[in-house]
Amino acid sequence: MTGINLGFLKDSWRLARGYWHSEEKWQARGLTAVIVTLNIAHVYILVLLNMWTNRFYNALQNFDREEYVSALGEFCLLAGMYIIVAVYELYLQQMLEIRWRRWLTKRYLDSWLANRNYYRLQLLDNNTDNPDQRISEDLRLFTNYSLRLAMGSLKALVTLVCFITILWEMSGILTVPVGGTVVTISGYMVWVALLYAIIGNWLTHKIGKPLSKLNFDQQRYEADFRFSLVRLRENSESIAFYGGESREGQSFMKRFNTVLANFWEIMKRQKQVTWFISGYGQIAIIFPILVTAPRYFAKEIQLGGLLQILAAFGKVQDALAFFVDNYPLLAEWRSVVNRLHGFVCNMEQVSALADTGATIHKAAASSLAVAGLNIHLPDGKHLLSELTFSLETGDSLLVAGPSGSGKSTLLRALSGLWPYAQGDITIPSGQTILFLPQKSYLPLGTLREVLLYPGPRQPVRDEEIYAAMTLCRLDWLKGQLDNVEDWSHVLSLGEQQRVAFVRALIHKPDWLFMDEATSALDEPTERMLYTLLRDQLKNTATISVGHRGTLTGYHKKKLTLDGTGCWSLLNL
Ligand SMILES: Nc1ncnc2c1ncn2[C@@H]1O[C@H](COP(=O)(O)OP(=O)(O)OP(=O)(O)O)[C@@H](O)[C@H]1O
Repeated sequence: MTGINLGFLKDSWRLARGYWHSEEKWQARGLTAVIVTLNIAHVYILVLLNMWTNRFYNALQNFDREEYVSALGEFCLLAGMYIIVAVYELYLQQMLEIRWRRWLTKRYLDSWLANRNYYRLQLLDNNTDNPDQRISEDLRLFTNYSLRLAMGSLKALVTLVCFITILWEMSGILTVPVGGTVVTISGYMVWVALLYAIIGNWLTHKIGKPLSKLNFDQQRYEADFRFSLVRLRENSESIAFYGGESREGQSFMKRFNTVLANFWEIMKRQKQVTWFISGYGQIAIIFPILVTAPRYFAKEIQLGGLLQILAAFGKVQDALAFFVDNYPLLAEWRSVVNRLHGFVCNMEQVSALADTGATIHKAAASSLAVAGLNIHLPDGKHLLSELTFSLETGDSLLVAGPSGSGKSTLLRALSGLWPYAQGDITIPSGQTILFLPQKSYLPLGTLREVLLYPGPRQPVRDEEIYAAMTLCRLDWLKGQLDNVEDWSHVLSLGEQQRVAFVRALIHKPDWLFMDEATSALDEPTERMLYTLLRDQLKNTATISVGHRGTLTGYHKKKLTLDGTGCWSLLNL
């Protein structure tokens, strides 16, 4: 965990600056300028109110009714201005925050989805835990904390400059006898305030430092706990069949105990910080009175002057204590920046992986050709060496081999998903590929959206969908095209596999990759579906992965892998 050093500030700046240089830069800059102006106006009104304090209390002390009434009028004016500025300062800051967050979220989502980075991210052995949390939670916190801290420190700085000037002018000169001589200190209240704040800030930093790492860990532990709960929901049926409740319960509690243990540490550390901050705040109330009172009793200043000095001391303290007061926020902000920076670096790393893997050429050819394809695992172990074959339109290839021999990984490499591969794959340009996995992905939404996933290139008529459903023996679902359900829980595994075949019939891809796409079906249904593919999709070339011997009968070629890199290709 790095501290707030130059490197860290660079990282934060890198995360933040994009929006102010984006296509929305003029809106962003304009809004920022207005907020900064309101910020300064806010401080200016506080300065006027501070001067008003002097005038008002002197009028009271001098029993000057006319001055008193006039000061009241001035107060109404200042208070009115203060309210308007305070309302719009917050409103516009929130407007900037939400716009900035929208821009960042869109950008992060785009780069997460680009080049299938979301998939490659999980292949990397790294610390990108829960990208979903980075995008939903951390971006929200980042925009909120950054604006609060930036505008807060600007306000603190302007306040400091204004009120130090007032304090300097009002402090007078302190004479201290040292030995035989007398030392005079101008603006002594300023020095007192500075000394007080520097000691306070330094001590708070020392006490609160571990909070940053603790907060960082807390977010991660919370997300891990949440993720384990989501997994139960997603796999509820399997877990229920296994009767795995007690095992799941233990796993939940283990994760939750980590959340608790870390939270205890945060509480303990926060307690120490609060001890200090509260004591520091209380002393700050009485301390300036003690230091200024001698001048009041010596009649060097009036009641109004005394109160003005106290108020100015308070403001200088507030400004200098900005760091102290916002230490927890600063610590959390630092954790958020570190997490987001880690995420961005990992995204860059996986984006670089997008250029690795086998080279896929789109060429004006009629066949899919694989030449010298080598596939290995992230740890370097070879799965497949120098694979070479080609498939013509309407061809069908069965990929067989023992479990773990790399059949699915071959399909990943052919689809450009697997970065640990070398060789050349030529795909006829302008042709489409559809992938049918063993467990179909069924998005949330209507059955129509499920059947057409990931979305047709052209509108599809209902009759066409009905015809495909009939062919795949899903007639009973015809009346439910517009029903919204969690279809992955409603449909059986075999039905989900038939849904995937409906998609294939509707999309009519040029190339169809199937990874044990009929494993949950009985053999007659499997035969029916392969016959359908042959009859309905005459121009589609298929590559199927499967273990069943019956599959051999539906293919023209068979590629067998042995998992050590060797392979053989047979014409059936
Ligand atoms: N993301 C990954 N990281 C590391 N190893 C992986 C990864 N994905 C797959 N493997 C390994 O690659 C090897 C081949 O896996 P693959 O899924 O291609 O086998 P398969 O032949 O399709 O197996 P099965 O018939 O059981 O489905 C396996 O040993 C597997 O553990």
